[in-house]
Amino acid sequence: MDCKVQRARAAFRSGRSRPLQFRLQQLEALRRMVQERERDILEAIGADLCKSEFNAYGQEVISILGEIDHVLEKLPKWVTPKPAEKNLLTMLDEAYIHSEPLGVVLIIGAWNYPFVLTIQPLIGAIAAGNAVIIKPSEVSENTAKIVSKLLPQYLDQDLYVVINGGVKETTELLRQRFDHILYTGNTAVGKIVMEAAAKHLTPVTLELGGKSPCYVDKDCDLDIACRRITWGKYMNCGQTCIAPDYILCEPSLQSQIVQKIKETVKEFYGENVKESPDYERIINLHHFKRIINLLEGQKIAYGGETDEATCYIAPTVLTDVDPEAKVMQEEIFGPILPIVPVKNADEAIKFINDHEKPLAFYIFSRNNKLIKRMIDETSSGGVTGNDVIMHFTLSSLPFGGVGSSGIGAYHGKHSFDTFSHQRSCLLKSLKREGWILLKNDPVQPPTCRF
Ligand SMILES: NC(=O)c1ccc[n+]([C@@H]2O[C@H](COP(=O)([O-])OP(=O)(O)OC[C@H]3O[C@@H](n4cnc5c(N)ncnc54)[C@H](O)[C@@H]3O)[C@@H](O)[C@H]2O)c1
Ligand SMILES: CCCCCCCC=O
Repeated sequence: MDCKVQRARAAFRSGRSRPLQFRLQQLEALRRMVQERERDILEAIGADLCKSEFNAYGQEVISILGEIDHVLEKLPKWVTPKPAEKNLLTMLDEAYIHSEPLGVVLIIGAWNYPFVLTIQPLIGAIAAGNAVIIKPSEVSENTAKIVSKLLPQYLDQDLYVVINGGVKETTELLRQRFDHILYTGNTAVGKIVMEAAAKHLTPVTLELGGKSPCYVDKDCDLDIACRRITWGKYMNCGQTCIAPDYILCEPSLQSQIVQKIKETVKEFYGENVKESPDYERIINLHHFKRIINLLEGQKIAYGGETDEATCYIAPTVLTDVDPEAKVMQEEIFGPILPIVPVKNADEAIKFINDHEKPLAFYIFSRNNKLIKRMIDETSSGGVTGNDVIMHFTLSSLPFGGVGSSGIGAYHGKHSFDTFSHQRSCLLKSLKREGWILLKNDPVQPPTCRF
């Protein structure tokens, strides 16, 4: 492991990852890999998460191809040094900001979107000119295997190295010195990563989770709201970091929401959800049991069926949920949707602010002023108004958390910035040295030079 990191560092020091042409060529090769080996990639994701090819393509592959195209188009502009404003003392000089690569960066991926959460940061790290160690999640072992098989066939083998393994290997890896670490996963491990990074003063980007609230205003298009919430909540069987974790709404809306979600589930997955090729499974028995445990003592308004043998949990809605209930104490990361009644938007704002800052916040309302007020009076990693998840898909928006939902952000230019050092460069002119001589008098000693 030590020698793999050293190999990547030696390759970085050779300087070959820096030229723009090299970065573009590696990104083109990565795009070719995704296109030529699409079938293998979709198969691996499908095997890990019981996901249809259609869903794997739509949820993981499209965004990677879009991100690569976006970066290929914009990178020449991003790498161009940016002139900086000057003052009276530097009028004749050249001042600019140069984005330089950090060195060897470590990317630790998570299992729930195992391809996109590993490859999307890699795109940014390559674009910024770094060497990269990639550690996919061992939980999604098929995707980990295919990533470690394919990347060396398409990319520079010394600069971009995949290391597979579990806690033991990651712990060992974290003893090494990196120039940046981007970790995606749960908050507890995020703290371990940050502690290990601190020993080397390594900067971190932590893409963590949390309970993302969804406020449904009484003045909203309830049909659209419930359709979109159903899509975002039950996609990937609820195992999405920015899935709406719970709904806040006025008590009287609850029964309508349950009814409309029920109808939409039927529309999306058919009469028998368990038989639908579009409905995934919980990743393993550990998570299955953890989620089932959250249902204890709850009023199940819809769903609730489970099958331990296949880790199946039906799309489920809970009503009149007590904020103190177990299901409200941790991120659900499964297909259970609690509705917590609140009197109005102000109570919803207070509820959100009384809890840890979430990764995402969703507001459904016809009243844009209310949406903007709720954005102003709360905090979260990102927000989508009148939809869920969609802010993730825009390369122009930084994707990341705040407070306990994360540190830093990536996607598009934000990835490039995350994996770059903004170097201040001032190139002084050799002219006008006479200014010093003017000051060479008894009152102002010559050492006083600007
Ligand atoms: N913000 C985001 O972009 C994002 C995306 C996906 C998931 N998440 C969050 O991640 C969580 C689910 O992921 P997970 O944590 O179950 O994923 P996971 O189990 O795949 O762990 C993530 C990574 O951490 C490593 N790891 C695990 N234990 C470790 C340890 N003790 N020391 C060092 N490394 C260790 C794993 O090898 C893996 O590569 C949820 O909270 C979810 O919200 C966040
Ligand atoms: C188009 C859906 C992509 C969702 C990716 C979410 C990443 C976090 O779990």
